[in-house]
Amino acid sequence: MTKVSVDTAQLPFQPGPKPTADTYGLDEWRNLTADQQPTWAEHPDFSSSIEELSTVPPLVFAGEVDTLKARLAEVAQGRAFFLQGGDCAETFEGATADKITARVQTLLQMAAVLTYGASMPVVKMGRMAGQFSKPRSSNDETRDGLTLPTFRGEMVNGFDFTEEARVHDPNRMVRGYHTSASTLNLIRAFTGGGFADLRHVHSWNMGFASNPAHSRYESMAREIDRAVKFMEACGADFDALKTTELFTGHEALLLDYERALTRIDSRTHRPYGTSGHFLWIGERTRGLDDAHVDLLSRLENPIGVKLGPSTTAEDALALIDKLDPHRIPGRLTFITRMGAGKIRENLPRVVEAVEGSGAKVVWVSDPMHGNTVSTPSGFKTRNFDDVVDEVRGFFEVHQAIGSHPGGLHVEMTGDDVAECLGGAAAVEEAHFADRYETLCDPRLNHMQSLEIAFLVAGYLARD
Ligand SMILES: O=C[C@H](O)[C@H](O)COP(=O)(O)O
Ligand SMILES: C=C(OP(=O)(O)O)C(=O)O
Ligand SMILES: [Mn+2]
Repeated sequence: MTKVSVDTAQLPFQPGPKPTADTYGLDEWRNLTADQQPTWAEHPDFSSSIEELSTVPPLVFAGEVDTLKARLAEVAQGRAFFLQGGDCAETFEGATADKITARVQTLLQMAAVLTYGASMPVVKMGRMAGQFSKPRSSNDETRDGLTLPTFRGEMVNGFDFTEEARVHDPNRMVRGYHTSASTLNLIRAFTGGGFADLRHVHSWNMGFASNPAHSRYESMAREIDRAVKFMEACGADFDALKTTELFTGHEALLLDYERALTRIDSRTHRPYGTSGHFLWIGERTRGLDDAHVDLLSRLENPIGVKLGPSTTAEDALALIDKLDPHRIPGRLTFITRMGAGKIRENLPRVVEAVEGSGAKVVWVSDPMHGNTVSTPSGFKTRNFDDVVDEVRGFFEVHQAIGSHPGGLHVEMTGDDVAECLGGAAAVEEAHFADRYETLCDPRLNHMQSLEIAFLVAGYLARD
């Protein structure tokens, strides 16, 4: 994240002795149910790993988090749009300059399309620099009669199907921290160093010219180019377009990691999670009286909660009471992932209740997680048409109620993988053999990501 412009004179500086973790109850979660946690407390390196993480520099800074809070307040009030995207599960090996560049480029391209379509600012966020742990449906995986612990993300264990790789190893948290730091370093360099210049948006798309969605992108890119030239001719200051803000967020699943990276800010004396700007609670760990909700309720960061198809209006209202008791616009983001077949039926009652309560939450559509299917040969995939249908349903529901369809959350990559079926380039199962790379859920590839950005830009233009 670049261009931090927080006026420190305006911050509620607290004189006097610095509060401690106890002041804020930052360890209360330890007395509560914590689902989906690694079994590594007895590992010989557990204490030293936690100690190290408790003293390393923060990955993100409290002032940046405050900037994000201000941006999400705008989204909550219908004046901006929120784009979140990245891998389902980041990998250590995948944290290369090329792959990070491709993902950031794709996100920025998507954001440019959405900004043009929505005629409003787009708050950009990578599911990056921290998305290394996964909740799973099952604790074990069996192959050819051998049963081993399931893969839970590289911050917990390895993907290889061996006993050794599948051990829950706390040293992996430390490696995850350092991998996040180098990823963030590159993101900061890109977004602050002219790479994000809107005037280059066109050339970023080279190499995909044969894709049907490409021609559609090219024509809008030309329109953006024309708009930029028009503004330039009018004397607009284009230095402002050379840099951009790109925030980071991930599922705050590993409570050991999140707690170790919580810091009390020296300016405000308030606790901030410093592993990422935005932290969310997954569908499987959002129990109201459970550990994840407790720890995140105590942090200053804006918080997300995934809402699956079984979410009731009462669930949503109770989450608001816990996570946004002061009803701060943008403090809470509800990321709905109900599935294309259920969203039109199940979302309205949740949105109506929340809007009626006076809370100003950010509504985001995750059209991925309610639409996962497995092929007969065992690949997890998603049909592009289902993904599009859920986004369309999300817009229909919000448009009918008069609430702001505030954002899109996608599992995507900048690479030309074949993991989700369909789209303009017609990805088929036959392509999986060579181009299926994800270690967890299937991602939209570069072209499918752009395609969805165009579709959403179209919905926003009509909104
Ligand atoms: O990313 C989300 C979850 O980790 C994933 O969907 C769980 O998948 P599973 O059902 O294969 O465990
Ligand atoms: C685990 C995830 O999602 P959900 O909690 O919605 O299932 C995810 O975002 O990868
Ligand atoms: Mn996922």
